[in-house]
Amino acid sequence: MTKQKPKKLFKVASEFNVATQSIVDTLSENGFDVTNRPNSSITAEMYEVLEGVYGDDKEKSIEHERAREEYESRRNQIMSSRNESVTIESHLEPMDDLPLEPEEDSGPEAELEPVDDQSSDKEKKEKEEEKEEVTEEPEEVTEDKEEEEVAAEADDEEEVTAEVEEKDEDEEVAEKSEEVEAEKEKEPEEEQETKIEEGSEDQEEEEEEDDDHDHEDEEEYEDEDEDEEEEEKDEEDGEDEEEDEEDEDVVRGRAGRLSGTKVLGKVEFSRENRKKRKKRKRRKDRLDPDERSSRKDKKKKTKKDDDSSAKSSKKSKKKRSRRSSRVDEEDVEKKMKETLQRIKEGETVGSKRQKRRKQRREEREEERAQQEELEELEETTLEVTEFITVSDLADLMGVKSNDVITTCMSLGMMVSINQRLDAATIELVAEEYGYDVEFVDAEEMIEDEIEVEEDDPEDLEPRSPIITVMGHVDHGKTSLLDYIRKAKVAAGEAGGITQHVGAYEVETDSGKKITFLDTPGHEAFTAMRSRGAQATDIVILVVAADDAVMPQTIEAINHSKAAGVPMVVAINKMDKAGANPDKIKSQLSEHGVIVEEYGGKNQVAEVSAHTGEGIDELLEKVLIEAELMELQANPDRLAQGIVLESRIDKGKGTVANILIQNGTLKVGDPFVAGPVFGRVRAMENEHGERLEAAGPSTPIQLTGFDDTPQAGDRLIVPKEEKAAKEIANQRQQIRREQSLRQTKHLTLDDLSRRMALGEVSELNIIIKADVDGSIEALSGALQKLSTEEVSVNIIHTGSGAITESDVLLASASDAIIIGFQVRPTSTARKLAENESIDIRLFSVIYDAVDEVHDALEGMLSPEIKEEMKGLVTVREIFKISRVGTIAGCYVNEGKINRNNPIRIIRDGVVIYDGEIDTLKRFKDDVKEVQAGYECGISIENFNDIKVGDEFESYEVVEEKRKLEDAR
Ligand SMILES: Nc1nc2c(ncn2[C@@H]2O[C@H](COP(=O)(O)OP(=O)(O)OP(=O)(O)O)[C@@H](O)[C@H]2O)c(=O)[nH]1
Repeated sequence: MTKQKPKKLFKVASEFNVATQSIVDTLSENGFDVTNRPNSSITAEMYEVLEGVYGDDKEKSIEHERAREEYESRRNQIMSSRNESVTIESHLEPMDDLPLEPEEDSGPEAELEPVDDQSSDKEKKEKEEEKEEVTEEPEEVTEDKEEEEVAAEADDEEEVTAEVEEKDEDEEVAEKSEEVEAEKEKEPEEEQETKIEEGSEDQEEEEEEDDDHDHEDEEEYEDEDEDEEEEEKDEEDGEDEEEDEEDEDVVRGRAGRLSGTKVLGKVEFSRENRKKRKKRKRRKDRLDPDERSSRKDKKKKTKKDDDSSAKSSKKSKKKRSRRSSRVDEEDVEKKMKETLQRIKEGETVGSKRQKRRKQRREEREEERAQQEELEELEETTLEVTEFITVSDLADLMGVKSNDVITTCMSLGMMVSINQRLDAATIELVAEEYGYDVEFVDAEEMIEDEIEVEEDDPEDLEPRSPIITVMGHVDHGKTSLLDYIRKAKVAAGEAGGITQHVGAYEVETDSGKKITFLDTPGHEAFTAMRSRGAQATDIVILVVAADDAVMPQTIEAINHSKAAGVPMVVAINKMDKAGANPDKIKSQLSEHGVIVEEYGGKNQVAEVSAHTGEGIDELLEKVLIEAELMELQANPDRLAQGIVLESRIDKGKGTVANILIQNGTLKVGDPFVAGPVFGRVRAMENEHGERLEAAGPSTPIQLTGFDDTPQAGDRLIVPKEEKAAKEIANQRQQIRREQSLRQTKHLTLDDLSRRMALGEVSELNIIIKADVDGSIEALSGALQKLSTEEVSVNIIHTGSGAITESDVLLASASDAIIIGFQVRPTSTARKLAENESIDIRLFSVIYDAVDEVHDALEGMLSPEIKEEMKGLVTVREIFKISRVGTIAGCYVNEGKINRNNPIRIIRDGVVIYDGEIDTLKRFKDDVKEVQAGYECGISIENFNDIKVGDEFESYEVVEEKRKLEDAR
């Protein structure tokens, strides 16, 4: 230390992780006078003193730093490895080529043995096999030898057996004593644990299976004839076991494993697996708590000792759990054949008996191994939703929240009890406790709770199609709906339509019914879809014959394509002089809507909403399309529907317009609509008539809600009212949880994370650009980026500003919006903020391509972000000679700073990107101007400013992408 050069105060402070003032104080207490300046010198003597005082802190700080670094690197590792490891499917892949891990086959004793990294797999296997044979199945070696001997000298079977048995007994004793020696050499603690384990294991065997193999086999050596009896006994025991299982199964059924939202179990098990799961639980129940915890400890120990071996053992566990059903069937068949053979031959000879014994033992072993594997697998796998809180995670692992907090701290993270953890952290913490994690989707879990029975095809009846009318502004959507309503409803129904129920039914001349949703336009259609609901079966695309395919026509096409809903084209205004349906048809084909006469599959009708010409034909075509779709429903089941609209009525309480999609809703039925519980008080149709029951495709006005549901919420009638209430509660909880998750939709930043979670396999992109040329270039380049995991899917393109409709489509299709040289309108920007839609704006095509490419590869870091700082509108122009053009502006949003770069936007399209030359308030040059004030701006090297232009002031910030960003 004394040889050291003087150090700077600030460096020493950071080294010891204390404030500079503390250093100064400590030094002055020890007779050194140092001023509190960062560059003050700290001599070697002073340093020595400090080391005496803060040495411990320094070590702690280094340790902490090391822990933090380790944590970071492990997190990164997890993130990079998760692409392959997360999906449930990947766990279930058959892996027959993998050797079985000896750890799996060995008894609990073997688990105690920490896996030796150094020793080869073979050695490990041998060691563990040896151990198992001696401690659990003492005559296992004997059996193998017997088999060899017997095969070699099949003629003298009885003699050979006697000899072998004698020999084996000797061997057994020898091996046992060897084992005892080995045990003695072990750590006393471990030895003790082993004994406890052995004891409890034996006890368990005896209790549960009476004369089970270990015990039984010893007797077999004494008197072979007892075999027969034992076999009978075994069979009886087997029966008892089955009975036990059945009894316990009933109890478990009541236990309701998925109650509450915290335990998020949702792995699909086949029936076969379910049975095994029950069996496994039974075993688990049998273990006393101490043993269970000691097992857990052991697992933890093994896991920590050798991570990679744990991983491969996990794989083989999975392999075996899959294989087990096959093995069962094969074994049963094999055994049956052999039993028949035995009966035929009336066998008494020792070799056969031995074989039989061996098989029986093997069978038990196999079963036991399966049970243990499944038990372990279940015990060590947590099924969680992402972003669960620290306390929830602790509950799931059966540890104290404080322990989890401490673990997080040791990993270099400070967390609070209610903090929500991201996927990587959950995995890390769980790993510390010896658990694997499977992420499940909260919504999926809820769907699982509602048992929606599959309809028997025999019960299905045709239902009427549900139609939405879409098209460009003024092409005649409303007129068409009005005409249909008047002509087809008013005429048929006394009183016509008296109230708005969100939809209405019409009857065609052929006597068939069609249900029209009475809000035309793709906004309503997509808004509904963005809430996860799809009410429409077929879209009628209205295009005015005297006009052309317009931007909203294209949007409507893209929206229905994105939803996978077929379109029937109505070429409207055929009564008009300039009607040119052929032009429309050919323009439509350019956008992928190819009418039948052009060899496509879209039906087309030429109509006039004024004269009614062609409307019957249109409705018939809709019905043909519906027939092709084979729309069916089962009226004899509990109802399912969708909320079209809801409102609060002073007299009636909450009133909602519902479209029944399947089953029949009856007065008095309990139901759940989204997170709202209710009971059908009254139902009315569009004619104001009271209904006692409403079948498929019927629109109704419904009262009887506890609260107000949202449009797009699904209405379901469960079997029991209690279930409806529970589901409503759970959904409320889930909604709350989801509202806490800030990212509702996909963003480029969290793409790789969501890919890993299996949530994304398609990256939907909407492209808006200044000109068609850029759209083509950009969409071509982006489409080429598709990878094995994620295909890039361009769902909509268009020129001009990013509109609300684009944001709605993005929301409905979980898409991101890429804007090239365009900007969102202010309403679109706000909607995007509310809906958490990722809008990325670019000025260079390659930047856009690079960013999407990096996102797909999970390498989005560091991130260079543009932050919009202010928006101003040009109100007046002043041309001043020699100075140039000065724009008289009004700051609409944020503030405008002279030093920030600026973009000029005209009609939603960026026309110039540059710097501010002067920024003035009245005559004074100012640095910045706040929203709500006027100012004068001139732009460097740009004079073509026009009234109505917008200036966008922005700042480029570089952000290091953190895992926490994944939110
Ligand atoms: N001649 C003629 N005019 C029509 C026909 N259909 C609609 N129109 C006229 O076209 C104009 C626009 O019709 P709307 O039904 O309001 O069009 P829309 O598509 O619903 O328009 P938005 O609700 O604004 O999106 C109205 O003046 C209608 O009278 C038609 O078949 N023939």
